[in-house]
Amino acid sequence: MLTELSAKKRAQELRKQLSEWSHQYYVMDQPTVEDVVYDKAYQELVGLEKKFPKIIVDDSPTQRVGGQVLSGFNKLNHVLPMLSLGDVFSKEELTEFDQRLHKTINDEFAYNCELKIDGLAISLVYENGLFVQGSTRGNGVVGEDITENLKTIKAIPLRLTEPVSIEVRGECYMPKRAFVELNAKREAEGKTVFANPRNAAAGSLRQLDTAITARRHLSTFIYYLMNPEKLGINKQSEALRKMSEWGFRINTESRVANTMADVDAYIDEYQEKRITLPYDIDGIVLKADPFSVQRIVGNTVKVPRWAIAYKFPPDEQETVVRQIEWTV
Ligand SMILES: CC(C)(CNC(=O)c1ccc(Oc2ccccc2)cc1)c1ccc2c(N)nc(N)nc2n1
Repeated sequence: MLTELSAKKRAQELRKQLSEWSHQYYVMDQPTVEDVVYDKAYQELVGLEKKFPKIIVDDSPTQRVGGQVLSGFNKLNHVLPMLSLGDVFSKEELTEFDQRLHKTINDEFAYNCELKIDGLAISLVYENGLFVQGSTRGNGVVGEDITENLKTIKAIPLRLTEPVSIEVRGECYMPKRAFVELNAKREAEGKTVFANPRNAAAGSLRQLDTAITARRHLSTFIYYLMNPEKLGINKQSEALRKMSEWGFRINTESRVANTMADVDAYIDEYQEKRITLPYDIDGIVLKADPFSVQRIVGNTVKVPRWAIAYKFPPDEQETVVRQIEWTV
């Protein structure tokens, strides 16, 4: 006999199992179960919540697609501005950036090297471990509240592994394969096609119908933790590791470089690997790893002085085509 209490208990078990499978599949890229197994458990949960609506909780995976069509997006003020990055286009300019930092900072410090994903900057707010708000960068100070659309992205955890209250930022992007398949579908339907994965991701996040966003296979890489030192975290490389432990999808290609020679090697490695990555990158980002150095060097109104983007030459089109050739 199914009572509300036994339904509540069974729903909790199902949510825990579905969340673990979802984390493996969408955050760790390591599927552990067949889709049909996941779908069966998911449908059982949908059935229980339909029969006993009072057992529904905000972080149930069934709550990701609200299915509502929004009338628009509210504006919101970022607690701290979402900065951009200064960019350079040669290793000589990169050396100048490094030398400028060493004019202010006397002792040695490491850099954290990260890929620069070609997507949209987003900000995610969590209260006691629960996802409560998500927004676009906008002009860096005022963004748009796109919480309902971001909830549909399986790589964004609805509940963290610890009940922390934090704000994180990262890139929302559309993988190359999803981009090619979306354009093929749109072409077949006589619709306009997107010029590149970044535009496709932007168009998908601007959808007022969250069910459409849910079908666009968007993903994220998180790269920024607000006020890390208040959490006892002292380096960018540590912040990335901690955010991964909390359940965020962090790009695994980032690396600490102790010398500019190591930075050069990282750049050469990813200029090569670029066409084989399942997502578009438009360069790499160099960040002073210790937050103490970041704090001393500070930021301008628009960009940090302790980070720089090294941009690759744009060879987008052939990248997508060559990459597809590679996968066929
Ligand atoms: C470094 C930062 C600009 C994020 N940082 C911030 O947005 C930021 C925001 C307020 C900060 O502190 C302030 C406090 C008060 C006033 C102003 C700034 C510091 C950093 C950035 C931007 C884009 C990135 C990208 N595409 N890929 C990777 N891999 N990393 C990236 N990192």
